[in-house]
Amino acid sequence: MEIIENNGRLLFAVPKKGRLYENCLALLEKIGIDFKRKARHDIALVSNLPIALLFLPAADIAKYVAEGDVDMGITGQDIISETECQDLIEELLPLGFGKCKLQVQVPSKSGITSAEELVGKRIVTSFPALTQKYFDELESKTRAETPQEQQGTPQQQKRNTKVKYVNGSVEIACSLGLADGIVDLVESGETMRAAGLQVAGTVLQSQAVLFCRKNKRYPELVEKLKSRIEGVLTARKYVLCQYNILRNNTEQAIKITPGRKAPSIMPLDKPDWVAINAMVEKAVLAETMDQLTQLGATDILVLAIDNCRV
Ligand SMILES: Nc1ncnc2c1ncn2[C@@H]1O[C@H](COP(=O)(O)OP(=O)(O)OP(=O)(O)O)[C@@H](O)[C@H]1O
Ligand SMILES: O=P(O)(O)OC[C@H]1O[C@H](OP(=O)(O)OP(=O)(O)O)[C@H](O)[C@@H]1O
Repeated sequence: MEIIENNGRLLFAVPKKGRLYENCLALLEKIGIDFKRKARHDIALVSNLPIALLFLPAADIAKYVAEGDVDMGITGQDIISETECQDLIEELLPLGFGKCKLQVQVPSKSGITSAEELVGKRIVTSFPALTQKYFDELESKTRAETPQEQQGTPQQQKRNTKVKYVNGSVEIACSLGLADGIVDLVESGETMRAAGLQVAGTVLQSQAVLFCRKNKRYPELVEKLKSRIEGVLTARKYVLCQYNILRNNTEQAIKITPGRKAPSIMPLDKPDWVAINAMVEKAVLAETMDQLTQLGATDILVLAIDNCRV
């Protein structure tokens, strides 16, 4: 086996496949990380920074970082919670992709509408720790709400929801008769509906995050990567809006396009007019342009931001 010399390099783990993979590769390219990954190699040395990239299963990345084997990584918040390692890691940035919910699902024909009805029953999941915790809490809650005289003996009170782990294809567990409900990730809901399931409760919401171990080995490099990624995320969220407006309307125009810090205002070669440049959130761009037009702005241009540093 070839041993790769990683000494003095920050170890940065990203998912080797699956839902987060493409987005992670796009992000690495945008932040200017140069590497060549040889076919079937799960480690790649970065040529322009002292970093080694590790391509690992998304589900293992939180554990590697928490245990100090790897310096930083990208994975889902769901995996960090499932690994129960929040005390050992530092979440640096939510990344805006890999958004999904971990939800309790039951057969649509079961007549069950809430997770409480599954307490004491059989649940199949790839998230056993979170599922067990969720049902333990439900069990304590339902017990606390039951009048003392109806609670029965301590033995009767313990209903012990049975949580079973499977690695994938969780959604078929109910139709195979292995489970009364499942706990699985839902984004569009297509997988759930195709399996004849419906939502009965939400365990958590998740998205991909950049995170590092608490005792950082290379704090400056971690900060550099965080700042580069932050710039890329900001560039994706904003556009640059440029327009001309009568000088007398500047104050109102600034209210419409305040920018991130402040807009830049430049004189035009027409004394009554100024040009204004401001970053505008894509989500409110159409509304902002309507308001500028109403105020009498002209030559409103919208420019994409390829990258930036905030
Ligand atoms: N449908 C989805 N939409 C958005 N994000 C998701 C979705 N499914 C999973 N994720 C996120 O991606 C992470 C990795 O899930 P994924 O299913 O890609 O795992 P994998 O087992 O490594 O890949 P594969 O399914 O190819 O075996 C999840 O923990 C979650 O944070
Ligand atoms: O709500 P949806 O948009 O349908 O997405 C949800 C599905 O996506 C994930 O699985 P994935 O397709 O990644 O494959 P897996 O089951 O092999 O993990 C997850 O485990 C769900 O099954």
